[in-house]
Amino acid sequence: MLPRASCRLQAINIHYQNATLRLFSSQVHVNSIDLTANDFRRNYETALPYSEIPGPSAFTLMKNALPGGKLFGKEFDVISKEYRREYGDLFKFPSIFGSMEFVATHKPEDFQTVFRTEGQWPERMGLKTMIHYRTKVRPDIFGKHSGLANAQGKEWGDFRSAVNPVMMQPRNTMIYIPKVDAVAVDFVKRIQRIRNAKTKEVPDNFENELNKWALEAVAVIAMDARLGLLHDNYNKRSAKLIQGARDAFRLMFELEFRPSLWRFISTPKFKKFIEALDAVTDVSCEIIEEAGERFNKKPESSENHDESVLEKLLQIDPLLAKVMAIDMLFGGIDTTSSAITSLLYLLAKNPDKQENLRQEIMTKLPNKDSSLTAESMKHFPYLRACLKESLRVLPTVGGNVRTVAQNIILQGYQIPKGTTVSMGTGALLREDEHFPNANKYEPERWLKKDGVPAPAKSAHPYIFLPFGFGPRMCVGKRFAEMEIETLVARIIRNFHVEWHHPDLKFKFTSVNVPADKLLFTFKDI
Ligand code: HEM
Repeated sequence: MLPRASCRLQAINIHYQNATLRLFSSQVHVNSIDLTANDFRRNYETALPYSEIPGPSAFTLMKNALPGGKLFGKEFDVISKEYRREYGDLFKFPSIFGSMEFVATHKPEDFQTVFRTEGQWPERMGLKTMIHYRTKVRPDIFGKHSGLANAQGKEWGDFRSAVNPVMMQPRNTMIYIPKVDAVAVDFVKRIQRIRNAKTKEVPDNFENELNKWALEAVAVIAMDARLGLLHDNYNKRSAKLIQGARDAFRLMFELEFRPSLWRFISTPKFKKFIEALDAVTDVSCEIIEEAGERFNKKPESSENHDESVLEKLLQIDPLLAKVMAIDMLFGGIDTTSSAITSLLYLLAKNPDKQENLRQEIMTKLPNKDSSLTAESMKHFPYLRACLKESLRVLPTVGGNVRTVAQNIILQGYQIPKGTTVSMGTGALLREDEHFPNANKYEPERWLKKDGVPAPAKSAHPYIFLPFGFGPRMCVGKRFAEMEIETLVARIIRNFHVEWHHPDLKFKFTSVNVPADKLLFTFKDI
C-alpha cells in the first residue's frame, strides 16, 4: 500500500466526482423540461395509460419467436424493426418466462427525456444472468460486488466514483499510449506472419486474431501484463479466457433476451454459460494474482505515473480493484474488436477515405517505425472522424437502456417510474432524416471546415451515443478509443487494407459481431 498515492487518488476522486456532478446537474429533474411540477402532474394524469402502449402480446411474441414463427432465430435488431413497422415508434415487449417487460422507443426526443431525467445514479437494468453468477455461484470471488455494469443506486455511485478518476480522465488514458502502441506494432508483425505470402489475405480465423489483440491491449492497461497472445504459440490459458469471454457474451444475450427456462431449471445453455464464466473468472484471477505479486516486488521508490488500472485501484479497495480488472478483461474483448472490425471494413470498402487517413497518419508517422506518442495522437482529427463514422454506420451496440427514474411521458403515454426503456438509437443512425446520405461512409461529416460546424452536429444530439450517455456512460470509452486509434494508425501506415468478398454481414449478440469470416487483404505500403 502507498498511503500518499492513495490520498492523491482520493483527492482526484472527489474533484472528479464534483466535476461530474456539476456537468450533469443541469440535466437532472427536467423531464418536465420547462414545465412546473404541477403542470407536469396534470399532463401525466391526462396522458394515455401505460397499459395502452401498443405491442405484441406475450402469446404472439412466443409464437413468433419459437420454431416455425416468423421471427424464429432472428436477431434482436430484426425483431425490433419488424415490430416498429407494425406498431410504430413506441411499443412494449411483454415479459415471457420471467424475462423483463420493457418499452422500446425510436424517437430522439424520447431519448432526451429519458436521459435528462435519469438522476444522480442512473439505472440500467442489471443482467440477471451475471448477477446470479456473481452473487450465487461465485461469491467466493466477487463478494458483495456484482460488477460496475450490474450495480445500482449508491453501491453503483460509490463504485463509479472510485474508478472514474482512474479510467475516465484523458490524462490517465494517454499515459498508456506507448505500451498499447507496442501491442499494435506486434499485431502488425503478426499480420505479416499469418497472411498468405502471395495473395496477402489473412486466414479465416482473423476475428480470433483481433480478439487476441483486444485482450493483449486491455491487459496492458488493466494490469501492465503482456499475455503473449500475439506469439505463434500463445498459451492455452489465454485461449481459454478469450473463448470463455466470447461464449459468455453470446450465451448471456440468448439467456437474457430470448425465451429461456434458465430461471427455473439449469438448461444446457445455462450450464455452458456458467462454464464459460468460470473460465473467464478463474483465468482472470490467476493473471490478477500474478500482477499483484509483480507490484509487490516493485521497489517503493519506483515511478508510479504509468501504474496499471489494477495497481491504482488496489490502493483504494482491493476487492473493487479485482472485480474491475475482471470486467475490463471480460468487457474489453468483443466490444473493441467489433468496433475495429467495422472501421477496418469501412476503410477497405472506401479506399479514398483510407488514403485521406494515410496522408494524415504519415504526418506523424513518417517512417514505419516512428513512435506514436500522446502528442502525435492529438493530431489525428481525421482518424477520430473515421472511428466516429464507423460507429455510426456499423455501431458496436444497437441502443441504450435505462430504468426510468421518475414518471415521464413518451409519445403521449404514461411511463411510470421503474419502467425499463430501450432506446433504439442504432436504427436511426442509418436514416437520411437524421444523417443525409446515411448509408454512405463519410468521415468528413464529423469535421468542421472553414469555421462551418461539422454537418453531423445538426443531427439530434441524443441519437449518436455509441458509448451511452451521462454519468453511467461506458467506463472503458477512453481506453477503447485509444486502443482502436493506435492500432488503426499502425495498420494504415503499414498496409493498404482491401476487401475482395461479398459485403460483410454483422449479427447482433450483446454487441454486433461479424457474421462472416474476416478475409481482409493487407498489402504492404
Ligand atoms: C468500442 C468499444 C466499446 C463500446 C462501443 C462500448 C459501449 C458501451 C455502452 C453503450 C455502455 C452502456 C452505457 C450507458 O448505459 O450509458 C457501456 C458500458 C460499460 N462498458 Fe463499454 N463499450 C466499449 C468498450 C469497453 C471497454 C474496453 C471496457 C472495459 C475496459 C468497457 C467497460 C464497460 C463497463 C464496465 C460498462 C458499465 C458502466 C456502468 O454501468 O457504470 N467497455 N459500454
